[in-house]
Amino acid sequence: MTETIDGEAVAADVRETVADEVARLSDAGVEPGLATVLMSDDPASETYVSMKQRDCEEVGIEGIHVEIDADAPAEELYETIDDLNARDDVHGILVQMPVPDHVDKRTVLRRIDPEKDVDGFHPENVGRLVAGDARFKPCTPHGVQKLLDAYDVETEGADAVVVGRSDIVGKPMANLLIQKSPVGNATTTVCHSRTEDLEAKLADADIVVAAAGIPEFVDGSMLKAGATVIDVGINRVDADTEKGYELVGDVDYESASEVAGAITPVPGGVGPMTRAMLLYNTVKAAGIQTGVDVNLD
Ligand SMILES: Nc1nc(=O)c2c([nH]1)NC[C@@H]1CN(c3ccc(C(=O)N[C@@H](CCC(=O)O)C(=O)O)cc3)C=[N+]21
Repeated sequence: MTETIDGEAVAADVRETVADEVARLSDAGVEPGLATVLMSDDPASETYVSMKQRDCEEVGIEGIHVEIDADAPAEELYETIDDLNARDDVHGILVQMPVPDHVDKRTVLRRIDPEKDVDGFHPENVGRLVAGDARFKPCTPHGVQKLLDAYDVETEGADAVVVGRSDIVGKPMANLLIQKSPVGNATTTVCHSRTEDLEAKLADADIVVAAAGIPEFVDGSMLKAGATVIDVGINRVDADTEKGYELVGDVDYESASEVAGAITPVPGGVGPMTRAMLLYNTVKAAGIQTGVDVNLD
């Protein structure tokens, strides 16, 4: 029988842990704050940012939201980051991606104080992760690790295939899976658009992390029986629904769930975990910046 990996439930557990640590910080006179910066008219981006703000409220993190016109000069975003870097009540800063084309993404990522970089995208934090000394693990791969751990999926010695090589998911995911640490020690293959024989790689995979950004790219016929399938894709495809779209993963859930041992749904899988790990990183950031001990691994 295929087990459904319940991201909502595991995310709720993470939020509970985070709320406990928020209380500990509060006892020490610290109220953790997360700033979200949105420079986009994209409705999906607006939805995600408002979800993040709601999450903050639930666990007692102060949410600070800044909106910048999508056609404002790039300098406006850079200066907003400088202001947030300087604020004592802001411990985490998230600039919602993607930013408009006239904004230099690399400048944005470098401009955020690395101690406030709760996405873990600043080169200093990327370097630390690769060196095995992570400060902030990027939220999505970290959330995937938590899911694997919560469902007792053995990664040590397992053959893992990560489909996708993005800076925000594929690369850090592969890095975490190969590390000599819990939920690591997997033999990890990273596949991408130039991979010659994806089918052959997937056929041997005990763990598949699908993060290609292509709707229903992986289907059941490609999977090894009993594989653990983690679907990172959140694709909005036009559909005859109330909202005019439906959410589809990078995995064809119907066929995959007939073959997989365990699988994450979309929605309700990796997405809620990404948001929960953002709260986790924010509390961790507040601890680092104030010297107050927080009890997070
Ligand atoms: N600086 C930055 N950091 C990010 O972490 C970041 C970003 N930019 N840009 C966009 C992506 C996307 N992302 C999502 C997180 C959670 C859900 C999520 O919770 N999804 C729900 C459903 C949401 C819905 O109903 O639309 C689910 O899968 O169950 C979705 C998308 C974070 N991102």
